[in-house]
Amino acid sequence: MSAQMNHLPADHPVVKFGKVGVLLVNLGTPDGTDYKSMRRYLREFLSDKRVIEWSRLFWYPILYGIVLNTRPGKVGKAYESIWNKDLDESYLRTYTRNQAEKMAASFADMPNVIVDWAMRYGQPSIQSKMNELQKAGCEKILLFPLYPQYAAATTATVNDEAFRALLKMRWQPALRTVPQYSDNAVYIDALANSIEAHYASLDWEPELLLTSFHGIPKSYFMAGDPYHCQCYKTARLLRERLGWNKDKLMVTFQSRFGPEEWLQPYTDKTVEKLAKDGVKRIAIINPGFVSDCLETLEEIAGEAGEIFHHNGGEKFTHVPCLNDSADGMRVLEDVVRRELMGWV
Ligand SMILES: C=CC1=C(C)c2cc3[nH]c(cc4nc(cc5[nH]c(cc1n2)c(C)c5CCC(=O)O)C(CCC(=O)O)=C4C)c(C)c3C=C
Ligand SMILES: [Fe+2]
Ligand SMILES: [Fe+2]
Repeated sequence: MSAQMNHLPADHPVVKFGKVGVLLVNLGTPDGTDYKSMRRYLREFLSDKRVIEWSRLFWYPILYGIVLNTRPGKVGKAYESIWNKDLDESYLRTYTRNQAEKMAASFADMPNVIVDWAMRYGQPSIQSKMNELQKAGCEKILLFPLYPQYAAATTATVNDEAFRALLKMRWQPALRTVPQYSDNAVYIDALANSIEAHYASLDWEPELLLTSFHGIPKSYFMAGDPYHCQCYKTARLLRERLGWNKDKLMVTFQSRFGPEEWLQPYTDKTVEKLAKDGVKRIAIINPGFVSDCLETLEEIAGEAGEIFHHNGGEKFTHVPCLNDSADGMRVLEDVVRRELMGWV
């Protein structure tokens, strides 16, 4: 319809409106495994005040003087061992994109809903996707930080970045953030199914399952971060859903970084001790990771397995993350459909 027929001024800007955006956001990923890409990624990540809370005066000399000179090479090699060579990208990127595409297909009957994905660090950035969604006519955006358990270092920094994008917009969309879903029944069920299916595929039975969550410094927990409690809640509900005794499932925390004390018990130390104590067969699952990534594929499936075997363990297996499996998608879609209520 022309502007004149609408009694609008002839120079009225063309605007798109009436859409609802859903933006899935995971942690991030380097563009490549080379030194420069790794350094760029780690610099952005480790400059985030939500991740490293130390005073910048203390941290930046360490970050720029030591960490960004030594870590890119070391971590680049680790990434190389788990790189998705077919697509020349990390699996975290592959899975996150697949999740967005599958979710978009599940909303095919709602043409007003646009589903997209972004990364907190690296590309595609949250800012670029928020701008795209707004330009595509999204007056409302549901922001989904892909972390079942809330931590300031993960969930809050995604939210911060999205609200920073709004700062620069004249016509701001309404922004809704997805809360933690550590006790969501569909999520617990999907984890339990994945364990049962994985165990059924083995010709041996694990004596013990470690549910290994990414750690945070203990000081963040003492300052009020609810992450620890939500990890334990997920693990308890999972154990109850499986109908297991307390001695069959144990919570541990992995991926320590820096000299501070982190949440305990540590995954690597626990695996070592179990093997030394004579436990022969274990499994590890990473319920806090929506998608497999460096921390699950290299650190757990790879390194933790080596530690176990090296110290006398015999059988070790890693239960994959839910990724873009049918059960994994059911979880993400259940959360999104609930959080979209009143908007669609
Ligand atoms: C799932 C929850 C996560 C929490 C909580 C978390 C806290 C946290 N992480 C670091 C430091 C690093 N994490 C790194 C990788 C990484 N972390 C998560 C998730 C959580 N982190 C994921 C999914 C990944 C993998 C990303 C990928 O590209 O595959 C890294 C980079 C690797 C390395 O250099 O070792 C660092 C560093 C801190 C300090 C922290 C809490 C304060
Ligand atoms: Fe991390
Ligand atoms: Fe707690």
